Amino acid sequence: MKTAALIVAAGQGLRTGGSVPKQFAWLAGKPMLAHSYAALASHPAVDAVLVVIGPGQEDALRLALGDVPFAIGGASRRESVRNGLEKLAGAERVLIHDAARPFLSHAVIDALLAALETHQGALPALPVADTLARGGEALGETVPRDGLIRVQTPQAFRTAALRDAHDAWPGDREATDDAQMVRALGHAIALVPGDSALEKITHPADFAAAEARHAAAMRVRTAQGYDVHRFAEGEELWLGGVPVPHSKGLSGHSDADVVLHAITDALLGTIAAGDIGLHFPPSDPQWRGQRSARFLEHAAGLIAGQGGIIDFIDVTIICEAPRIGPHREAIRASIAAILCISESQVSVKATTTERLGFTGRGEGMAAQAIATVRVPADNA
Ligand SMILES: Nc1ccn([C@@H]2O[C@H](COP(=O)(O)OP(=O)(O)OP(=O)(O)O)[C@@H](O)[C@H]2O)c(=O)n1
Ligand SMILES: C[C@](O)(CO)[C@H](O)COP(=O)(O)O
Repeated sequence: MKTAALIVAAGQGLRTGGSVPKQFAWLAGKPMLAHSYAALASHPAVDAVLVVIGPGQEDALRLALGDVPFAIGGASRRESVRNGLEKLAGAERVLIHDAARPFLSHAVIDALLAALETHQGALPALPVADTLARGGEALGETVPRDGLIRVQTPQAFRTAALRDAHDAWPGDREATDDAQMVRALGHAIALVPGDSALEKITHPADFAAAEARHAAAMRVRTAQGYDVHRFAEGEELWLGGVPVPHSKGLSGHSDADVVLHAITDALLGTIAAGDIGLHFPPSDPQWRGQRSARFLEHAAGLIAGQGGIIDFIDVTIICEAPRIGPHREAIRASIAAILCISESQVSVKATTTERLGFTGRGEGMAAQAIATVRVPADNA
């Protein structure tokens, strides 16, 4: 069943303040929006992710995520969801998520999609721990909290039910989320366990608190990867996802992109997930001629799925020829785009071996990579 995700990021972040709307402000190593985008885009059941931004936010989106599909939102969250839905085609299930809730795990997405087997809608909810009361200048009446919950996103729906709910909702009334609109049509909405990591960034202090909570909950992991491929006549040369003109290419089961293979192994190493051969066995014909970007996306997806963050990639390409300098920036940009990180988080270096050894004799190329990531302490 086709599943789409829609991230609403068209707000102005007025309550948070700041020089840019909060979804584009940096949090835990990257623009806030990039966290939930990575978690959704890497989930194996999510086929497409659409970001809804405000008018004039196109450049900010490109800086945060590169060229990704987007829609232009409206004056309220409800209108932004509606505009996004108009651009979604062919998905039977849809996840609606606030960009303002950056730390989304695959476990929450799994629970929501499972609940859609029996319900038209599902959402993550947390119990209320504080006493609730009406406020003002002085304490007002205390409100019974029994049976109250705190509603989070993503909220998952059968797309047809959500479209019906938006069509039926009166245009002169606001709804603070989508589930109440689907419920208003008479559908029961399933509740799955919420996650304290999903707290919404709303007020100025939430930024520092989220940064501190996140830092305290994360551990730095560093791992290295190394790969070698043989030169062969008649092959294309792919380095870092970029075709590089050369008299020979590298041979291998896939496209033999030695750079992406080394980075893939380094990333898998950071979560002790084995190596590239374990995930994509050379004996399996389905990987023949495969683009190596697919392998790297898979490794990055495993890290994002654990709630991890890629901080930095440093790769060294070892060969006598071709010269890497003219292609360095294209390779950096390509690696950054595949990993949904910024180019400033990718370093590409090259060296020869002074004509010594197999690289010196031009028989093949090697690459070594070091990846630095942060993973939640409970996974570390
Ligand atoms: N017209 C709007 C308003 C909100 N949102 C999105 O809805 C989510 C939840 O909204 P909120 O936290 O209220 O964000 P803002 O509207 O930006 O905040 P504020 O009310 O402080 O301006 C955010 O990801 C926000 O970008 C949206 O897409 N379109
Ligand atoms: C959708 C939501 O995040 C669920 O809790 C919340 O209602 C958004 O409210 P906001 O006023 O737009 O921040």
